[in-house]
Amino acid sequence: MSVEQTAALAQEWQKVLEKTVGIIHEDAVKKWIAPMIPVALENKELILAVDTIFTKQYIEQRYLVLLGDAVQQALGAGYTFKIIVDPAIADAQKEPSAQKEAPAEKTETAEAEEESAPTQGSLPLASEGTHAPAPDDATTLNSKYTFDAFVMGRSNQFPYAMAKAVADAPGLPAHNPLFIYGGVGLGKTHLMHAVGHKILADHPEKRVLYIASMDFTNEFIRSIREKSMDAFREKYYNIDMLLIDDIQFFAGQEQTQTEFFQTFNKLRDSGKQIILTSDRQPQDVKDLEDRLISRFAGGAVVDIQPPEFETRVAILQKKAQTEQVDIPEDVVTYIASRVDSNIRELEGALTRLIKYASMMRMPIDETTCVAALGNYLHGEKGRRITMEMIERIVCTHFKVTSEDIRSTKRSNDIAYPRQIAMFLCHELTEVSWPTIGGFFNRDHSTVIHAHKKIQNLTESDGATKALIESLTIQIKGI
Ligand SMILES: Nc1ncnc2c1ncn2[C@@H]1O[C@H](COP(=O)(O)OP(=O)(O)OP(=O)(O)O)[C@@H](O)[C@H]1O
Repeated sequence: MSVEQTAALAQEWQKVLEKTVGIIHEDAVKKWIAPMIPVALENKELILAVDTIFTKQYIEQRYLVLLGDAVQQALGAGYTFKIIVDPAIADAQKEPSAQKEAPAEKTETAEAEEESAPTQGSLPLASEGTHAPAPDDATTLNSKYTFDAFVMGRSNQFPYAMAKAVADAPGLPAHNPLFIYGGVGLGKTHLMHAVGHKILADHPEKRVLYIASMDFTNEFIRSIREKSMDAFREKYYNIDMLLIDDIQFFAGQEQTQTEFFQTFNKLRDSGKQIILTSDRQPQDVKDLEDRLISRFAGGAVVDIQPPEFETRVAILQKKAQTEQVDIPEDVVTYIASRVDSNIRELEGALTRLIKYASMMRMPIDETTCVAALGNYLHGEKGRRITMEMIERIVCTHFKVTSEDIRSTKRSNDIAYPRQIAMFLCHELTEVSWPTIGGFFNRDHSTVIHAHKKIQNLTESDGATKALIESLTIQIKGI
């Protein structure tokens, strides 16, 4: 790729990153999204490289829809992205400062750790936020994740009650550890932070530490490398409550598991509360030592289910209240009935609607909702816009027939609707130029020409721009 192409690609990627604001939490963007390296933009597909399969899976599991949304907002309808694993590219393009952090010389232990878990060997180093907390230091907790902000419903009633019980009486053997498991984006992290906040509110002198399991692993590896295991152990053995997130990522990390086993025993034996989260129950976590499984299952194990409709509505209302925005009931219902399995995405949909309405100066109603969330919701539901749908809406608008549009007629009253339909097919579907051409009985160069013409018109002619917007809303709302 030429220098100019690389710069252009970087610019496109920057646009996408800017669009993530308000859609994906900024910490997650910093840690997971921004470090990806854009390597190509081909056929409306942005290719992003990461260094490990683990990173790819993590991002795809959590941010597939939200990042897809940002890509479309930044680059246009129909754009998608794909993550590839290419350590060479990812390493070569890392910032010099990041490279300095990489181990100059690995100890045998660290090497063994990395070999035993190749997918996690080169994780980003533990973030600065994971330092040992001072007694009054709550910086490792997200200030928004409190019990007050948590909406309780049938799906999360039991984990909520258990979390409250732990917050009221930490360290009781019956709920130590508290193990919360469930699908992506259902509030596991939120609940564990809520316990931490409550403990700190009641006992400001307590040391509460939240850490993601992969950060624990990285910190452990770094301590071996820097021969600072004593400091590492002193930090973990002297806390009052350990909140450790996503422990499924300990899978296969033999030495980390051994170290964590010791930490776990030390804390639990001295009555210090431990809360763990995972995407599955202890016995289903792959490549986890039996002794850890039995320790993890030795307290209270609770699962958190996807929220039912009423809870989704209540979460949206609460979020709207926090943002101080009035959202009509039918709009809340519209979103809640379409995003049903992931609260992170539910919140993302609402944020996007609010941003869109404010940017376009439109009221927050169902029409705006369809325009703002059309693709997003279709993506969630797997519904696809087809060329037939587009043709039907365009024909209805111009009062022409499908036969007219596909015919050889070249008069403007037919050619213009045809060009509009071709433009929309390219913008709103994944279909290639030749296939669009075939649908309208034209070759691909005619479609490219039509697309360019309408594109230019949307920039110079307000009526065409308005028409495209209105047809897009109708098509997405089908
Ligand atoms: N019951 C709830 N009430 C209000 N907000 C919630 C609730 N459940 C989840 N959320 C919000 O949804 C988002 C995702 O929640 P969280 O990060 O806790 O999920 P998770 O289960 O830990 O996901 P992951 O598996 O990806 O780590 C957060 O912004 C959180 O505040």
